[in-house]
Amino acid sequence: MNITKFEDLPISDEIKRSIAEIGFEEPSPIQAQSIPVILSGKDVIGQAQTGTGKTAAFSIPILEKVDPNNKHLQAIVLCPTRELAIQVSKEIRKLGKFKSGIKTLPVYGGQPIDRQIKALKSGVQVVIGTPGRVIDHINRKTLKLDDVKMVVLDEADEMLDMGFREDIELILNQTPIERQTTFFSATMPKEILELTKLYQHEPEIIKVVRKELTVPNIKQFYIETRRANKLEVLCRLIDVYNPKLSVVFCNTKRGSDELVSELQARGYFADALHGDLKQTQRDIVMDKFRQGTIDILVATDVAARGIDVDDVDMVFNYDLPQDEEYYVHRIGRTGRAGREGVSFSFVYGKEMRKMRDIERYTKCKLVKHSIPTIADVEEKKVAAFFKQVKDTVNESNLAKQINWVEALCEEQELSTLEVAAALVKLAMGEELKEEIIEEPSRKEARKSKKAKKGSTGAERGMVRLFINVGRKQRVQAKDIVGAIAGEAGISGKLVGTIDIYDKYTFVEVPKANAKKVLEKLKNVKIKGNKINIEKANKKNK
Ligand SMILES: Nc1ncnc2c1ncn2[C@@H]1O[C@H](COP(=O)(O)OP(=O)(O)OP(=O)(O)O)[C@@H](O)[C@H]1O
Ligand SMILES: [Mg+2]
Repeated sequence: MNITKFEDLPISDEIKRSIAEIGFEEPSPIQAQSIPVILSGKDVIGQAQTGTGKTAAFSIPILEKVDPNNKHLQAIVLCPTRELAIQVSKEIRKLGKFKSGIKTLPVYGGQPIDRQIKALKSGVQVVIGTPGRVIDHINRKTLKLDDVKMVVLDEADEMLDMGFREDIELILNQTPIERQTTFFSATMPKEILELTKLYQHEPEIIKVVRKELTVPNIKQFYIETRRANKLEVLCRLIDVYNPKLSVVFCNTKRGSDELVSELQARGYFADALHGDLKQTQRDIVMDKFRQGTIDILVATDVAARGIDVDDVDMVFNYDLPQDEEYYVHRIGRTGRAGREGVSFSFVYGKEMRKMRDIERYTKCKLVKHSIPTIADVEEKKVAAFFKQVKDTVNESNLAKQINWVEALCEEQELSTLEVAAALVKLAMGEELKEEIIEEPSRKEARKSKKAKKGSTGAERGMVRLFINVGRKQRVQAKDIVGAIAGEAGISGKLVGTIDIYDKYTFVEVPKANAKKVLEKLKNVKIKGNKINIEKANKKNK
């Protein structure tokens, strides 16, 4: 049977009432398919595209299964980021509005633990948290897991990835063995699916993705532009398309801070979200973005997964993401719940290859988009300004101003057209910059590669090692280089950091002793913790 109505789902009247109040008309496919299965008690792996309602798909069964008369913790939802924990917790509260006696609480790092402990003591049945803080509470015995019957891993593939795995294992191992475990994400790489067997009992795989991993209502474009021109290109796109809200993804925290400064200097309402900000600051930025006080959110991948903000109609990959999965999640911040969205990815030279990998992974083609010309931008700006002029003419009394203009024309022997043109110039500011953006040609790219011959790592006889330092460690580049030099007796030259949750970094070492170095590096510990190092390959490069 193909369920298309909430009425047909085995859910309580209280939930139906809240769904009606929220305004969901019919269940999304992932909801229609997974709610009955989860309610039946089975473990589930749910994969559905971004923005298709996975949150309610696991939240409704949680609310139905929690016993309001038992004041102990009964369900845990684990999320990779604090913002997501807050958001999921809000959604569960909304859905549970008419279910009396069920208390939920988000617990995440960066928020005073005392406040959380106090709230937990009052009897919370559903906790939505980031793994680190959940473990913290388990260790303090402020979270007791004896009555836990459901554990949900939202963004499961991310949670089971190296950086989070130990934490997740620790939590799962402490919950009752007969618990029900459900995993949700828009992406489920094969390696992860194998891992799920360790934590689930005969899971039912519910996969509602179509051929493509991304939703069809996101128009995906790429723009070839060299690094130096990215800022100008971004501004032009924003000026021409005028998105209501947009998210711009950068690969580094520093990069996002720098971009925010540049955008603010140009008069845009932009702010940054990344892992180096204090939690209060992160909360302020998210609130401002949700309210539209800022309309451009410049973020690292901390905002890539799960975040649901209405009216995000554009996503920019200012830097192309390192992982193909992240591309799917990043662009998925737009085009949610059936809305339209557009994404632009900036690529240049060698990155074209990475883009092709993304296309292969998502089974989607990115369409080339040209850089808007100054004329395009001017046309938009002039049209917007003239609309304001027209509205003013129609809506206000201009008698006094007409007299002034008449007098001016007479005294100075000017035509009204000349006066009007001068006023337009004054009002719109100086003419727009004449900076010329050249599109990089392939020939040019080849030429520059030739000129640089001998300067790439490979040509200097170096190889790159990929280091996964684990999410929890606040590791700086110098710690890694120090530890490597100490252990392996080589001078590791750090070639760059990519800070997806501070997890990944690369180090370049001489090819001749790469094998030996890799062997030795198995013993390396940073701040007492083991790290994972391997030769960079296509996936992690
Ligand atoms: N049945 C429904 N009808 C209409 N809108 C819905 C329905 N279910 C959920 N939504 C809305 O769709 C939006 C996206 O939902 P949600 O955040 O759960 O997506 P998701 O599948 O978890 O996406 P992601 O992979 O990005 O985490 C939310 O704003 C949510 O309120
Ligand atoms: Mg989600």
